Amino acid sequence: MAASARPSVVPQKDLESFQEHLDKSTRILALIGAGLSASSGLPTFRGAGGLWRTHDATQLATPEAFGRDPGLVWQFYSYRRHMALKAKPNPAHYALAELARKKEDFITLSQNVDGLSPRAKHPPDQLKLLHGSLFDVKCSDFFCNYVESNNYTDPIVPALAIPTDESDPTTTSALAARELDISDINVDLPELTFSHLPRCPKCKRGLLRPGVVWFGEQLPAKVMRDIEEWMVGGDKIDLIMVIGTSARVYPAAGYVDAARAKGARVAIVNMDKNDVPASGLYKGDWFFEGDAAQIMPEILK
Ligand SMILES: CC(C)NC(=O)[C@H](Cc1c[nH]c2ccccc12)NC(=O)[C@H](CCCC/N=C(/NCCC(=O)O)S[C@H]1O[C@H](COP(=O)(O)OP(=O)(O)OC[C@H]2O[C@@H](n3cnc4c(N)ncnc43)[C@H](O)[C@@H]2O)[C@@H](O)[C@H]1O)NC(=O)OCc1ccccc1
Repeated sequence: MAASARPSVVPQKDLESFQEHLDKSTRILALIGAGLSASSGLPTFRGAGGLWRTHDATQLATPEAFGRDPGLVWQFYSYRRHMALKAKPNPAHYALAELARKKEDFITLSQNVDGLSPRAKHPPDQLKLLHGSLFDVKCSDFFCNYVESNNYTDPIVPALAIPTDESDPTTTSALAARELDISDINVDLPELTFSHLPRCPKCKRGLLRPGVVWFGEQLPAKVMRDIEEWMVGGDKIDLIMVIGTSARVYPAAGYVDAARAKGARVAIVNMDKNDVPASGLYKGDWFFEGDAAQIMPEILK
């Protein structure tokens, strides 16, 4: 059904007042979360109760978990790399990239590590990856500063290959064998030891780890500096869009209040009205309830 014929997913009145404000806005922020990539088929953090197999995803995303069981943590991240590589950016990713080309003083603060905004050709200097990327790796050894960007090797080492269902009689060849969903607890995961895991090519000592920001770790200093310069770079901020995020992780969630303190009006786009803290902080000027992949192209039209 042609876009124009598709029934509007947002109340007309809200759409008009929002677009009127957007048109006259110059300094704009967007804070995006996992909900933006949900329509691309990627599970959110809080989806499935926030669990990966039996593990709390936020617990796996810690240096402690990697210290305890690097094999399990690498299976978690290799699975997410695999899923993200299979996924495609959706219309919300493209709509934000388009707005960035139209409004030079618009920056997007992304909590997502899935690489979909970059793949939607979002202008890189207007996209701040707060929590790193699944496709960057770095040495986990404290004394080694090895970092490698854009490593799309999948699996990154053979031992992390997604197991397939050889026993499925319908499979004609190994190639066609159905991939097993290792986020499902009923699928056995091989025990991996140090020797199975990616080693740092520089110090040859440390294990490589995903180039993401784990809980308890500082956000990338350059990214924080760039954002700070942008925030103080103008006397006011006109608008912040809070898209597909539960806004519970800091310092990322703190940018909504910071923007509001600089006069920004707040537009929230979320599938679930009750999942964004209803505190005054987030009492949005606009709340567009639904799928970001449908709403963003419409409200940014
Ligand atoms: C849990 C929380 C309370 N804890 C924190 O915030 C902690 C601690 C903390 C710091 N300051 C605080 C202040 C108060 C309280 C706690 C703290 N913060 C940290 O540890 C940060 C680091 C935080 C970053 C952690 N890394 C991630 N990701 C990378 C890894 C990885 O991805 O594996 S966070 C990760 O979780 C968060 C998940 O949130 P969302 O993306 O919003 O996803 P969620 O599933 O929750 O929600 C999805 C939403 O979408 C909606 N939705 C679903 N489908 C759709 C749809 N189709 N359309 C629209 N919407 C949709 C849903 O309704 C829902 O609302 C994201 O930020 C994501 O990046 N580091 C640090 O503070 O360092 C300090 C420091 C200082 C000095 C020296 C050393 C250290």
